[in-house]
Amino acid sequence: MHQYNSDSDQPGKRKSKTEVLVEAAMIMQRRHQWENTEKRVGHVPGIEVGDRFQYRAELNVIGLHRQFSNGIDYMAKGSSSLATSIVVTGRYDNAWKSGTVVYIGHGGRNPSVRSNVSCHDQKLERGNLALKNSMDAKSPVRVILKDENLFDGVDNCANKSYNFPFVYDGLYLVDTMTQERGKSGKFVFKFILKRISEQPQTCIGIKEGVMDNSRKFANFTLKKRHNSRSCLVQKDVIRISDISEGKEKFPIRVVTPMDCVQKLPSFNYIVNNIYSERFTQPIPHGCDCVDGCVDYERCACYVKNGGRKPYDCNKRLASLVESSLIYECGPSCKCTSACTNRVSHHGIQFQLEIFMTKLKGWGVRTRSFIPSRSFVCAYLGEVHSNRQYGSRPDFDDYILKLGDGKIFIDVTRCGNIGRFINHSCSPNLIFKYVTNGCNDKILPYKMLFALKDIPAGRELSYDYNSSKRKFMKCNCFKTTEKSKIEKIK
Ligand SMILES: C[S@@+](CC[C@H](N)C(=O)[O-])C[C@H]1O[C@@H](n2cnc3c(N)ncnc32)[C@H](O)[C@@H]1O
Repeated sequence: MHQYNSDSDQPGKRKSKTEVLVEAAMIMQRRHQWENTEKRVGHVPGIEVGDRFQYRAELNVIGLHRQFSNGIDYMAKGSSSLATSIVVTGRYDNAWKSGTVVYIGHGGRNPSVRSNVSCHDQKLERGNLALKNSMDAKSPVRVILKDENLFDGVDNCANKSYNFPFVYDGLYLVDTMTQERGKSGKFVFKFILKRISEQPQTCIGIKEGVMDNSRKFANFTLKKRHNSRSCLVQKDVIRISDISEGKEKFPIRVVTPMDCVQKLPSFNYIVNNIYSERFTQPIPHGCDCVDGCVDYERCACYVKNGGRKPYDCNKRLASLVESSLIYECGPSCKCTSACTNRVSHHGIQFQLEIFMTKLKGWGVRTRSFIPSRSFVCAYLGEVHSNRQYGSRPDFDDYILKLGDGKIFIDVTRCGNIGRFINHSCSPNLIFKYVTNGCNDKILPYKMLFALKDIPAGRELSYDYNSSKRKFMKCNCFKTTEKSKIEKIK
């Protein structure tokens, strides 16, 4: 920021750092050195998601958040208003976790008392009203996080001397607003904001990030000293635009850092298991429903599910714990594709990508938010009864047991995205066996579902424990008892 001229200092009165910075910013404004002077909704030109800043006043100078101390910035829109940005600090019960911000509205505090304690109810006016309007209008809000190590799930990539605590975390949508009693007993407005998917991850949100966020602003004489360099990672480069070659609903790209020369192992991308032997399968017997299986007590597939609906109306698992075997409606059923009991046999439903991890070889991460209990992908390969079938010496890691353990899925030669998903001692995916409109308990499909909400950019993982046979040194950084994986003999 601009060199501060101390001519105007009152003798004897020492200014706080914030006062000096605000004054410097005001001098820059008088000299027409502010950037992006017109308030706007959405991204601000010249500023990228992941850019970090040293001082709050800088946000004002560059037009990212045009308030020196208020957390909510907003602008007029017709006769109404819209929020443009918020700065989320760890104060006032604010919180950030996995792309979700909990933000306590402004007001209610006695400005003459420098404390967090509210002394009257917050009002639905100014910034609070603007945030509500943004929620109603589904208008995006810029979120700047203050990385104070207060947020749950923050990748603490910065060391203690980290000097650039403000991170532009991109655009969020206001999801809900509630009025609740704050700690002081007075009413506050609580806003929940969700990060819009398809945005680059910042090093706050992802351990193996994708952004190079070193930026310079021409008018800044106060240079960003990048002693934080360790947390910045190279921009990833797209190596393959779609490994499924159009077979999946969304292209699955392969990305690596610029200097990575590793090539993806060659294999055939499949969207259905390949049965290399003749397996005796029961004659398919689907349901006769013509009403979309609405009357589920009469639906033969629901009856097989013990009269329970395995999926809710959003086609997400009704329960993560119940039913390890799910009978879905399929080709032998009379219902249509709109039936809520047809979920996991249509390929991936979220944008996924293959990337090079630091210590586990290739891995899979999601490019969009995946709600808990959603279907993520199948684990497909060649199905056979002889586990010596594979040709690679390390094939154990690429062969999973199916059903009762007498049949195996080998993904060494043919497979889908499931073959690249790594183990974690704290996984975000869970396996379920799913049939496809038949009685077949022997040859179900292995399907992966989200065990929790998974933010965009997060690596996908499941627990290999029950499906592995050898000993593998685990690099998932969890120091639980399971930190080394015992494989089944
Ligand atoms: C099914 S593959 C997963 C994809 C694999 N990373 C690749 O590059 O093809 C299983 C192999 O990934 C590696 N792997 C998976 N999870 C791991 C973990 N938590 N720690 C270390 N290595 C892991 C091991 O080499 C294992 O043999």
